[in-house]
Amino acid sequence: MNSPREHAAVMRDEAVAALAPRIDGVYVDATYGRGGHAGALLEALGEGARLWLVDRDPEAVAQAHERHGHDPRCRILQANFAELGIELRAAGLAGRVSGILLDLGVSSPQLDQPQRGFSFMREGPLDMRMDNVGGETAAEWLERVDAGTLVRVLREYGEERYARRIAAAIVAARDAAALPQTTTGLARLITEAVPRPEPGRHPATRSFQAIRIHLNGELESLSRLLDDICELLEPGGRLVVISFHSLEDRRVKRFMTRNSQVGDLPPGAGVVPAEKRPGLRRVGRAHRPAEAEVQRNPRARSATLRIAERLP
Ligand SMILES: C[S@@+](CC[C@H](N)C(=O)[O-])C[C@H]1O[C@@H](n2cnc3c(N)ncnc32)[C@H](O)[C@@H]1O
Repeated sequence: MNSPREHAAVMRDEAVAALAPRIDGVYVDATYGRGGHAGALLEALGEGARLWLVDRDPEAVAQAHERHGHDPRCRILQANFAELGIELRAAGLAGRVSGILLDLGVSSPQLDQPQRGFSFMREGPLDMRMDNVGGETAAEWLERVDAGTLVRVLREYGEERYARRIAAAIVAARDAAALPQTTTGLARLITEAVPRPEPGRHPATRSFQAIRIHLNGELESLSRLLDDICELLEPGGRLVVISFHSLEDRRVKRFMTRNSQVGDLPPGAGVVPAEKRPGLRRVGRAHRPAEAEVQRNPRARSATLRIAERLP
């Protein structure tokens, strides 16, 4: 078992190998977490390399400073990775990045610390913010969201079949001034609203995932970064993404597929114009963790790793 402060990096060696690190390259770990991937990547990089360590969670960033603040190769940044395009352009690195790693979702320390409010298994305030310095908490959002939006969020981001019932139970509790203020309280309310729970899954799993994804704008952030990827990577530069649910993975797969295909051309068209040429090449198929890793770290169970490479 990991202690609450540890995070076992999922598919660590595969992810580092997928980046095909160049000894003097410029790399970005856009989801530093507890630095499992970053540490392994730094071992593969030489003195002339650069590694940006990015996370939106202040605790993760504090740990990056503690561990790598003295390493002249590292630049540490607290930011949403959606802003990476702006940051890297400002640093003169657009088109010069050798590799970007995204290990999506929440970290074990975020899940394990009750006061972060991500886990329905641990009693804590209903927070769920990755960047917990500003922005709206889950409790604040539930106090004001309208029923229609709540149903949509639970359906879209949780693929929750009982979205309507769960939303009705939350709204009724709110109308009675009895909206739970804790993770376990909300989990109980949801459990009571679900008539037939899925076998092997806690009835609140999907709702908690949905609220977290919505509150943190997770899919929007991913889309914004993907929009900038072709501009940021150097020719041969790699994007490596580890995702943990189908909503993320579908987006990543679609992005990689779309950008690796030649745009529509009339039959018999000769040279492919620059704007119709593919920006990326998919490298291999989707990778899944080895059984031994899943045994060691059940969180790895749902991981999918995809790789794409920037074309000239
Ligand atoms: C699965 S953990 C990463 C674990 C890390 N690879 C390791 O080895 O320890 C995901 C991390 O990404 C961060 N994160 C998620 N979405 C983000 C975003 N849009 N911008 C920046 N960081 C984000 C979370 O705060 C969390 O710390």
